[in-house]
Amino acid sequence: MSDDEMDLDDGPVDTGITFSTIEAKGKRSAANLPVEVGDSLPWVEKYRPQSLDDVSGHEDILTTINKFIDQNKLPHLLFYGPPGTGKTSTILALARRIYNTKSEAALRHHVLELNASDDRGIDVVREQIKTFASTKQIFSSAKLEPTNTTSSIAQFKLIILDEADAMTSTAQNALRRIMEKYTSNVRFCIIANYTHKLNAALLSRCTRFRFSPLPIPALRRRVEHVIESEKVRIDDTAVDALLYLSRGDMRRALNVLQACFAGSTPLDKNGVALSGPDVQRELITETSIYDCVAAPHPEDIQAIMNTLLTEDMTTALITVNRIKTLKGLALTDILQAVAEELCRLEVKPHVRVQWLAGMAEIEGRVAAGGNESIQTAGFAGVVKAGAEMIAKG
Ligand SMILES: Nc1ncnc2c1ncn2[C@@H]1O[C@H](COP(=O)(O)OP(=O)(O)OP(=O)(O)O)[C@@H](O)[C@H]1O
Repeated sequence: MSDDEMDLDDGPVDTGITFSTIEAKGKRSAANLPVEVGDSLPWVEKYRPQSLDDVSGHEDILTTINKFIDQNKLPHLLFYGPPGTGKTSTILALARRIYNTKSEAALRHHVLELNASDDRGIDVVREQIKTFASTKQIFSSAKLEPTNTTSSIAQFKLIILDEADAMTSTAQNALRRIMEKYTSNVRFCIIANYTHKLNAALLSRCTRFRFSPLPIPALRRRVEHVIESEKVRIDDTAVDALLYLSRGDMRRALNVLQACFAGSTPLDKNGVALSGPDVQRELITETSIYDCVAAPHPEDIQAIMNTLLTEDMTTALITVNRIKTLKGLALTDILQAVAEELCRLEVKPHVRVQWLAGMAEIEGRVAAGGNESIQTAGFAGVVKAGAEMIAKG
């Protein structure tokens, strides 16, 4: 029997997917928590979007999803894209809209969330899905009251398979069979970072949505909302640096902001952070943001660029190594920042190619464990070679 033919009653198959219900993840929602609990939550959870309107960016995806609901259609969904872009938040907000409830307890009757990265077998998952999918939707006051705004797709149950790209191919094969078996009363939402790790048969059963890294304005909207709600003292250049360094990842933006906020809060004599409206916090500056993410400061990158483009190789190498040691920078961080700066320069295409191809090669060697100081010299050589091409015209 092929994997594809495997039935739900088959014996255990090792897969690497596991079960965690929305109950466990219910901690995510700050909305239903008492204030003091909500206050101790990480901001990424406290400010997790509760409705589709709270989701920043991804306008096209949200329009399509809203249309599905308006037309009472819900295909199996696949949300994929880099971390921290709102895949999980969007499906949870979608579930609240479909089932017309904000209560985690009510949602628990309709939504099962499975996380593939915890290590339990497909046999466990199969059992959980089987039990969950085979119980009928019953509308009661304890669960859902169908209202004018509750669409008929609320009759379907929703199973969210998070981090599905961590599933073995055996598990994925078993899963497509499960999806078919329960299509009459269950819709699946598969969430993954990379689609190339998902098998084609699984992909073809879902409508795919790619969650791209969030653009700066989308990040800004949410980050400014948090700054205002938490009364964070931060200057404008620091906000710009935060958004730039987050590289489209909202989770990263909020985590860095919260870390800087904690760093800006004075401590009492026992080393405990002071709290309350009267606490005078330090202003968060651009420097605090760069320090928090351990990214090279723009002035250091400028100094490295200047020396590489204008001074001789020996001087340039000494300067680069001095800045690296003084600021504790890794070559990979410097490579990324310098590559971005070099791309901003107006140079002939063959110079740009020389720089980018050379630096990509060095980045690969560093990732493969190449010697840091030899690769630093190689990096200096690549940039200087480009500078010489410019000088020759
Ligand atoms: N588009 C967004 N709008 C508003 N908040 C967002 C958005 N994307 C992410 N966030 C914030 O970042 C946190 C993490 O988001 P979420 O778990 O939805 O990301 P994800 O794309 O599923 O990431 P992963 O692939 O790592 O699971 C959320 O709790 C929320 O606070």
